[in-house]
Parts: sequence; C-alpha cells; structure tokens
Amino acid sequence: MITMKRFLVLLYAVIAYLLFFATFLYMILFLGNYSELLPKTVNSGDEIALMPAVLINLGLIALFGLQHSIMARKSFKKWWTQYVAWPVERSTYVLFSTFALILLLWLWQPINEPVWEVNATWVSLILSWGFWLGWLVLFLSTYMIDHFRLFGLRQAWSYWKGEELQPPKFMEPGFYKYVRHPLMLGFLIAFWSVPRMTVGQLIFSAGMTTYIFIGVYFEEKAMLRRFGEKYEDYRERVPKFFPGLK
Ligand SMILES: C[S@@+](CC[C@H](N)C(=O)[O-])C[C@H]1O[C@@H](n2cnc3c(N)ncnc32)[C@H](O)[C@@H]1O
Repeated sequence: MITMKRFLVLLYAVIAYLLFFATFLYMILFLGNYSELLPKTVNSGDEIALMPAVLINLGLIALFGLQHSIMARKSFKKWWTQYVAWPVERSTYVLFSTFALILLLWLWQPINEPVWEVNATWVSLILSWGFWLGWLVLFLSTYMIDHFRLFGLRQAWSYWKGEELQPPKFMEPGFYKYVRHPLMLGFLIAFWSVPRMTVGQLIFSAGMTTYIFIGVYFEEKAMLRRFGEKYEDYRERVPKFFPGLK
C-alpha cells in the first residue's frame, strides 16, 4: 500500500514536470515566432480590436503573476499544506503554474503593429542569438541551484526512497557568484532580444519584466527571513541582475 502511494507520488511529480517542460518549450517557440512549427505564436493568428486585445493580454499576464506569487508565499504554503502533502506540494505548484501558462499562450491576442524592426543584419543576428542565449542562461541557472528541487522532482524522489527531505541551503554556485538572479536575467535577455518587436510582444515583454521585478522583491524578502545575515552579506557583495553593476 505504501509502495503504491510512493509510486503514485513519483508518477504525479514526473507528469507535472513533463507537462511543464513541454509547455515551456512551446512558450520559447511561441515567443521566437516559429509560426511554421506552431499553430499560434505571439504575433500570429486573427487580430481583434486593439483595446480588448490589450486588456485580455494584460489580464492573462496578471493572472499568471498572481498565481505564481500568491502560491509561493509562506502564508499560502502554510495554509494549503494542510490539504496538500509535502512530497507533492511543489509539483502541484508547478502544475498550477503550467495551467496559468497554457491559458496565457492559448488566449493570447496578437497585435501585429511593429514598434521596432532591426534592419542591420548584424544587429538582427545578435538579437536572434541573444534570444537563445537567454534561455541557455536560464536553463543552466536552474541546474546551478537545484533543477530537480525547483520542479518538485527531488521532493517526490525523497518520499519514494523514504528519506527525509533536507531543507534548502543557501548557495553561490556558478552564475550566482556574479549576480543574485541569473535565472531571471536569462528571462530578461530572452524577452528583450527581439529583432522585430510588435505591440503585442512588447506587452508580453514589459508585463513579464514588471512581474520579474515584483517576484524578485518578494523572493529576496523570503531569502532574508530564511538565511538572515548570510543573505544580507550576499546582497552587499553581489549585484541583482547585471554583473559589475552595483
Ligand atoms: C525560480 S528560482 C529563481 C532564483 C533566482 N531568483 C534567480 O533568478 O536565479 C526561485 C528559488 O530559488 C531559490 N534561490 C534563489 N537564490 C538562491 C541561492 N543563492 N541559493 C539557494 N537557493 C536560492 C529560492 O529559495 C527560490 O525558491
């Protein structure tokens, strides 16, 4: 019975992870405007009137931001872990984030009016590479802190093996020696490395950038609560997003 329960927990975590991973890959291609590969991208599809499109898009970003922030709060975690057991708590968070992302990608309204369009081939090339560099920085950063814990697999794996889950440790590996938020920096690079920026995509990039700043503010407050002086010292020494910029 216990083995069955452990197996189901692991299965749930793996399914949540795979669903998230597939949706995230879709999002990358969606933002890269790979319309030959996807049924819909950030700029493709039928356009509706400007105002409703802007409001729908802002609403979708706000919904994603609220889900992501509220469910990450300590008080929320305290409340819902009465109903959701610790081995599946993070996976359930990942699952809800995936649903919010699917909704955003599915209901996104294209607004194809260009804001900028880079004509110089070399600048366009740099921006196209920047887009992929951003995702690479993000992906590597997840491994530097703990990819499997971040996406709930470590928790389920510990439960499967009957081990106690160790509390997260403060670390300064790799990119984290140079900036406090390399993962978010990866997002910022990818969101803004756009050779042809439309009004629709600008709403996405600006909206998500705003959310990143808000999310990081709350994350730092939580890190200060958890790690105290250690994190305070880290904040003194290491810049937030840009290496060398205090
Ligand atoms: C989505 S990750 C983003 C991390 C960071 N904001 C970034 O952009 O690289 C959020 C998780 O990373 C953890 N985290 C952030 N910095 C960390 C560090 N230096 N050592 C260990 N864990 C960290 C936080 O506890 C949080 O659960």
